[in-house]
Amino acid sequence: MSEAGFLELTGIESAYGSTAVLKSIDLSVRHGEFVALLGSSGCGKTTLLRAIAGFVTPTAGTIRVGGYDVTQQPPDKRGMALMFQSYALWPHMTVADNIGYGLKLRGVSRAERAQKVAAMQALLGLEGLGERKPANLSGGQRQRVALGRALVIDPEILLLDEPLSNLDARIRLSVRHELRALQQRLGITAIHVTHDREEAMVMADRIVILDAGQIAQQGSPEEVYNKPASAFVAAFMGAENLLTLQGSVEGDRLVIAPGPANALGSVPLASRPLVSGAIEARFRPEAAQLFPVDAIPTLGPGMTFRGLVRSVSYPGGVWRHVVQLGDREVLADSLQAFAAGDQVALHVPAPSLFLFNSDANRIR
Ligand SMILES: Nc1ncnc2c1ncn2[C@@H]1O[C@H](COP(=O)(O)OP(=O)(O)OP(=O)(O)O)[C@@H](O)[C@H]1O
Repeated sequence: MSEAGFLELTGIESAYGSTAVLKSIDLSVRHGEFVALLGSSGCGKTTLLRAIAGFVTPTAGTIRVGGYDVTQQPPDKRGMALMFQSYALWPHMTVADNIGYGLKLRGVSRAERAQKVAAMQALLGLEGLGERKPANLSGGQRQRVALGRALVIDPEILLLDEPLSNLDARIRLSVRHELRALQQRLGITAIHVTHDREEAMVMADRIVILDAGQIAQQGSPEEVYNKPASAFVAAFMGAENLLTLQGSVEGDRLVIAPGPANALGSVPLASRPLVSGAIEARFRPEAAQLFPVDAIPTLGPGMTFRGLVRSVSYPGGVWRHVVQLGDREVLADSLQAFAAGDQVALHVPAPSLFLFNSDANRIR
């Protein structure tokens, strides 16, 4: 099997009635890769997962597994297991019977079933719980039973539809790591649908960000976090502070015109595909650095703004400030607490300042 393209989606389109939900999705997933499909509610994540699983038939495009076209194959002929948001365990069946259910449907003998179920219980730390009913398990244990039921049929691809969203916050953190470790140990290919950015970041080899049925960007967690390809991705990945600036490209720099909260400045263009005109600048609260206006140290490349602290709160670890810059308000975190009414300088280092042409003069 070649490394690239174990699961290949080409030109996948899907619609409910006349409403297009997926628009020409191309995606190539390596064998053993963990891919997170990330996006806001209604962007088409679940529809894409269900198309891969075979529960939704695409209106166009092909799905290949190991080079074999499965687009017209029923779900049970695709070598995939799907794990849902609600684990939907059979309440009247024991843990062992729940795990072995898929094997029974496939006509696997009782002896082989018992052996595979025992192996799965051992793998998932469910030894000794085989005779319990789901009602007598913790949320995390139930989730592992559902995972065991999905994995026991030896799928080549594991499809996960928000499987952790019903767990309480603390269990969810440990189950994320358990699930990721298990996926790596088994070398199984996984596609995980989530709207939780941190969950995608800590679990996936690659994040695919969907926006209105299209892939907005795909890359490693570091790439999509540090090099967002569009204002949408930057905002979705947490750079929600927004300023509108006027920029002109001069050589290898973007010169930024004086504005209500900034003097004339410039930042290296680096490889940003910008043209002169209105610029949308985005940054994360934690990227901002705050200083008293009368004590600004020497700063590296970036933009420095002048503003007024409107309010201060303590979410933990850092102080969070609402700072007014011209007619905009932004959030800025600092280890030092400033007070409402303080005049501050707010510096955003160049690598953390995400710049895009505004819609009116966007070049693509
Ligand atoms: N059976 C259906 N009939 C009509 N429209 C549907 C159907 N299922 C989903 N949709 C619509 O298709 C779009 C994509 O839905 P989908 O469930 O794939 O989104 P999602 O990204 O998984 O959202 P969420 O995170 O809320 O689950 C939404 O606008 C949704 O309203």
